[in-house]
Amino acid sequence: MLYSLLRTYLRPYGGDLAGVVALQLISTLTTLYLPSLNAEIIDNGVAKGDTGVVLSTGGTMLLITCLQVACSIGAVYFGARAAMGMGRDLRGAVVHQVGRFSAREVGYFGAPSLITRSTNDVQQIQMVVVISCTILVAAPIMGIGGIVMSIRQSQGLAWVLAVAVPLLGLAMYLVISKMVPQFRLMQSRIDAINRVLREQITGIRVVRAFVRESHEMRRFGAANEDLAGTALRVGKLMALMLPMVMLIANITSVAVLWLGGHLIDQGSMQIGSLTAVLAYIMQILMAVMMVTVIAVILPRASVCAERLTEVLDTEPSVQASPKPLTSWRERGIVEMRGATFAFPGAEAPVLRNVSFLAEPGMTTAIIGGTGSGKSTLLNLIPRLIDVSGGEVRVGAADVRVIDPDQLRSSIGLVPQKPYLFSGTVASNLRYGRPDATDAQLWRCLEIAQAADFVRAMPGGLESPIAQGGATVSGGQRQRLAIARALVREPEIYLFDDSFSALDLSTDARLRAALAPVTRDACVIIVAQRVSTIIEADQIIVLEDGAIVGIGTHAELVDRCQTYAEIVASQLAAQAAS
Ligand SMILES: Nc1ncnc2c1ncn2[C@@H]1O[C@H](COP(=O)(O)OP(=O)(O)OP(=O)(O)O)[C@@H](O)[C@H]1O
Repeated sequence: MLYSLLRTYLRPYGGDLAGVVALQLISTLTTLYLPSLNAEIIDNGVAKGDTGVVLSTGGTMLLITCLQVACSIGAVYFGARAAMGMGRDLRGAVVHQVGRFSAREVGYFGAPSLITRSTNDVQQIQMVVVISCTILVAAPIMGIGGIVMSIRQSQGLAWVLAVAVPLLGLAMYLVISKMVPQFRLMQSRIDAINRVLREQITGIRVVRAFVRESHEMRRFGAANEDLAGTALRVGKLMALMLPMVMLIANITSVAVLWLGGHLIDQGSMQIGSLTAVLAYIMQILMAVMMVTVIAVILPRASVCAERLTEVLDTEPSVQASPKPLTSWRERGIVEMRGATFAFPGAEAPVLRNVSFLAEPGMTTAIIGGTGSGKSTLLNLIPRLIDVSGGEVRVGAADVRVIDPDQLRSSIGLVPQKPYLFSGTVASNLRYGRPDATDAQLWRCLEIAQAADFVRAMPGGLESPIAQGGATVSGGQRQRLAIARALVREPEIYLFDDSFSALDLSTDARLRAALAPVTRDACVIIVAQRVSTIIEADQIIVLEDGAIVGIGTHAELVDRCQTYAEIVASQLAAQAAS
C-alpha cells in the first residue's frame, strides 16, 4: 500500500527524484574515491617524501570534497522539495475526500482519527521520502562500491569483509525484528493517548462537575505509562544498535590491522592501501546502518499508508448524480414518499415509510420523543444522508438528481448543535452569503432576537467569535445560527430544535418576527415544546421513526394519542411549575 501510494503521489515529482538520484550518485562515488586518493598520498607522497604528489593529490581531494558537498546539498534540496510537495498533495487529497464524505462516513472514521490521518500520518510518509532520498541511492552504492574498492586495494583482506558484513546484517536483523512489533504497538499507544486526552479536554466541564479529576488522571496516567513503556523498549533496542555496530566495526578494524600488518611485513601490501581498506570498511558498515534506518521507519509508514488509503478508497455514500440538475421547478416544495433510513449495521431502520408534503408559505412542525428520528428526517432534505428506501423530493425533482451545491443553497439549515467558526459575528453571518450588507445582517439579527446582545458586544458586528462559538452562550449561539440562515434568504428553512435554548417569551417574539420573512418559504421546524409549534399549518408526530399523526394542533389533540400525551405532559409540567 505504501508503494502504490508513493507511486501515485510522487509521479509529478519525477524530475526532482531524478535530480536526487544523479546528485546522490556523484556524491557517493566521490566519497568512495577519497580513501584511494588518501592511499596514494601515503604510499607515493609521504612514504617517498614527494611533496609534489602530496600537494597535487591533496588539491584533487579538496576539489572532490567541494563537489561532494555541493551534490549533497543539491540532493537534500530536491529530495525535500519532492517530499514536501508529495505531502502537500496527499494531505490535499485526503482533506478533499473528507469534504465529500457524508455524516455516515465521518461517523465511521470519527473526526479525531480523520484529523490525525490528514496530519500526522501524512507526515510519517513524508519522512520516509526524505530519508529514502538520501539513503536508498547512497547505501547500495556505498556498500557494494566499498566492497569492490577494498578488494581492489587488497584481495588478501577480502575474507574479513566476507565475515563482517553478514555478521552485521544478522545482528541488525535480530534487533529490528524485535523493534517492528514495538513500533506498531507505539502507533496504537499514541492513538490511545490522543483519544483519552481529546475526551478529557472536550469533556472538562463534565469531569469537574462530577468530580472525576482523579479518575481521569489515573486513566491518562495508565495510557501515558503504556506509551512511555513501549517507547522505552524501543529506545533500549535502538541504544543497542550503535554499540553493536561499533563493536563489530572495531573487531573488523583490529582484524584488518592485524592481517594487514602481516601482509605489509611480507611486502605484499602497502601501508596506504591498509588505511584505504580501513576507511572502506567504515563506509560499508555505514551503508548497512543506513539500510537499517529505513527498515526501522518503514513499518510505521506502512501502517500510516494503510490508514490513508482506507480514507482515499472510501466512496462517499452521498454522491452527486453524473448529470446533476442545476435548475428545477417549485424549489420551495419538500416532499417525502415512503422515505426509509437505516444507519449502516443497525438492525432496525431509524425512519420507516415517512410520507408528507410541505409547501411554500406553510409551516410544518415535527414533534416526537427523544430518538424518534426527527433530526435524521431533517438531514435527508439537504442530502447530508441519503434514504435507504423511498424518495425525498424538493420541488419537481428527487434530491439525488439535483446538483448538491444548488440543492443546499436553496436551504437554510439551523442544526440542533449550531456551530460558529472562529472569526467575527459578521464573518459568521456572511458564511452562506459573503456579499450581504451590514444593514441586511442587522435586519436578520433583529428577527433572530440577537441584535440587542450583538449591539452590547464591544465590537458590534466585528466582535470576535471563538472557535465553535465558545465565547457566546448556548441561546446566543442558537440565535446567531438562526440569523445566519436568514441572511441566505433560502426557499426552504429547516430549524432543528432551534428554539429549545430560548425562554418562552423570546421564542414567541422570534416566531412572530420570523413569520413575515418566511411568508413565501417552506418552513420545517423540529421542536420539543408544543407552544413553539401550536400555530403550525401541519404537525407531524413521529414515534420510533414512523409517522403516527399528521394535522393541525386541534386535529391532533383529538385524533392522535401520542400527540395528546405530549400536550398533556407539557401542560402538567407547566401547571406544576
Ligand atoms: N450515527 C449514528 N449511528 C447509529 N445510530 C444513530 C446515529 N445517529 C443517530 N442514531 C440513532 O438514530 C435514532 C434517531 O436519532 P435522531 O437524532 O434523528 O433523533 P431525534 O428524534 O432528533 O432525537 P432528539 O430529540 O434527542 O434530538 C436514535 O435512536 C439514535 O440512537
